Amino acid sequence: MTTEPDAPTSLSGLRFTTGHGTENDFVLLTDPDGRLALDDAAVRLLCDRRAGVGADGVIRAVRSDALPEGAAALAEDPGATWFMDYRNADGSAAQMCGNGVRVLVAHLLRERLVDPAELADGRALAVGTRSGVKRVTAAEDDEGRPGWFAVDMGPWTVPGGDAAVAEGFDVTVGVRGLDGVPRPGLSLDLGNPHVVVALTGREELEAADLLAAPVVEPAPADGANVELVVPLDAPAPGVGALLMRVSERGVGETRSCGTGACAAALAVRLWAGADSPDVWRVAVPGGRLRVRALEGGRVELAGPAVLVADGVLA
Ligand SMILES: N[C@@H](CCC[C@H](N)C(=O)O)C(=O)O
Repeated sequence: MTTEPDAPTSLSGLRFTTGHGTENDFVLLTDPDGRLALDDAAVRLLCDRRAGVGADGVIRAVRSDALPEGAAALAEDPGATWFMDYRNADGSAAQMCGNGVRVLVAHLLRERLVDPAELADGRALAVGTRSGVKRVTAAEDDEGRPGWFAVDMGPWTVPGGDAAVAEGFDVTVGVRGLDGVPRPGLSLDLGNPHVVVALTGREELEAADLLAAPVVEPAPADGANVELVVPLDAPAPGVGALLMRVSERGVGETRSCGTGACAAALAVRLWAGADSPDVWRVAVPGGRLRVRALEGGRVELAGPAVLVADGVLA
């Protein structure tokens, strides 16, 4: 690595892996003992697509007992021995990443840091995150082929409460490239903050210019990931479908967002009313995810996880 004035030189020699979930891509670092000093500048450099490795975010795999934040995960489930320290491309820490947790599990399996038996025969691997312990199981894709992972993402909420559910929205969202009229948006909390906006069709979805982050009013205190959605005809009885583009907090437009896909499906399901399906296929620019509303106000996300390359920082 060349030494730029503000570049972290301490990362020289660092081993990394790259991977993606529906093309939401990550640099994965294995740091079992939590020794790595991963400051914001280091994350920004790793994620830089020209000066660094290039990714939407960094995932540091740390043993939960080596991280102060891991204590809560171990208290919730002593089996959550690994913790996902997730950082957005701008260096900010995020509570959760739905695509990332699948890719992290694929990485831990390949590195033999977890036993495949922990995901066999319907068993779930517990992973600590800043928004609680997530349980990951082996899953099939929509055509019944093995190779996906399903994640119990835990509870979700509508921060605006019953009033927002009844209205169908609680904020407005200005999206560049549309007609200049702010659209209604519904805030959902998936452990991290989301705002979902329904557009009129594919034309509007393609016209939206996400090079500029959508403007949410009133502005959420901690920012928000914004999903633009277009509901589609049902592909099968009891199954819903939608198209989604996303502007991620701390990144910009990405080709997929797992927590965003959950938020999008749950919002469309709320808008559609009581008889709407529990299972949703969410098509994103980078592929397809499956979202299932679970009993007790929980939600499951299923999708692929791909490991791409291993490298060493120069
Ligand atoms: N892409 C992720 C979400 C990553 C965090 C997000 N940008 C935030 O700041 O909340 C996903 O797949 O869920």
